[in-house]
Amino acid sequence: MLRTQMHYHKHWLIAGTTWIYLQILTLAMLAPLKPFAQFEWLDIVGEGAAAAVILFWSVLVLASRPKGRVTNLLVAGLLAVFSAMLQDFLDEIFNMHAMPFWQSLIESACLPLGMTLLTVGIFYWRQEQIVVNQQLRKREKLFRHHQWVDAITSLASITYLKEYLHNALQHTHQRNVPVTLLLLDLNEFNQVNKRYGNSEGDRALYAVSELLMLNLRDDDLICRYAGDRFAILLANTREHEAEIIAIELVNAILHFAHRTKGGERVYLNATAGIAYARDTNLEKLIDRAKHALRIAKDANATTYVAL
Ligand SMILES: Nc1nc2c(ncn2[C@@H]2O[C@H](COP(=O)(O)OP(=O)(O)OP(=O)(O)O)[C@@H](O)[C@H]2O)c(=O)[nH]1
Repeated sequence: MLRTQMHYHKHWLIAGTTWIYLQILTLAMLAPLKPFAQFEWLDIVGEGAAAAVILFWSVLVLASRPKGRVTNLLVAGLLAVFSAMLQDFLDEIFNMHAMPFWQSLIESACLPLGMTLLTVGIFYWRQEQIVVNQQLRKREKLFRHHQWVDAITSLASITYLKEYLHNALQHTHQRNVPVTLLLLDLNEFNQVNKRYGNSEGDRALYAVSELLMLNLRDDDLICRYAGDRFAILLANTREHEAEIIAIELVNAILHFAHRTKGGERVYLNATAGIAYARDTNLEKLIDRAKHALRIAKDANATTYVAL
């Protein structure tokens, strides 16, 4: 489990190990060992354990986080705190009086430096978490019913959409809350499969689903309808607003380039069909959205709103 993100952090592993090695080596070369009788065992165990725990935290951070500013700040901070602790620990074993000035500087400067780096890192971590939480909220409803998650895109499947839509339509009817269904279909997606293979096609579908998710509001629900077709349930939205959202989504796909494993850029485009829920009939609503999509495709238009 500790290996999960480790391969992204080889530079940190090399730098950290070298730094620790240099500190111990310098001490071993310059400072004499204390006589065994002067060893304070309680301090040695306490300070050694504290240093080991901090080092373990650094490994945990590296194992669970991707590359980036927050990870760098947290690991640099933890390593600085670890260095101060290590010096404290080595202090118990080696006679430090003979040590050069910079060695004692490590001991006194590393702790405040490490604390500062950790504080800045945790600050940015919090900001990052706010964004992540926003994304998770969009998927939360879905994860509660994980049997309805589509394996390729991690979006809801059509079964979930129907279940959800059924409830949403009852609310529409009872409380007059407008609901609009948007079907968005990628154009000539078969060309992607043909040119780059099916697994690259799968990756492109996943990338598009992430892109759509990012461009939707918290209360909207996106599902993989089938193949290269996505269904989006726009909460509290009437036709006109839905059409603006549809154009934005199509434009987002148009300006997006999926990068293949081979490094090539794949450009995609899409068409949208929109249907506003007039009553509680689920199948009729889906059929009208499909019909609108067909009309838009045939007319080479970006979107079409069902009458
Ligand atoms: N890689 C991948 N491809 C899929 C998946 N599901 C469907 N497809 C492909 O999506 C393509 C959909 O074909 P069509 O419905 O003709 O759509 P299209 O090629 O986008 O053409 P138009 O919609 O008419 O522009 C087919 O080539 C399917 O093989 C999938 O899960 N993974």
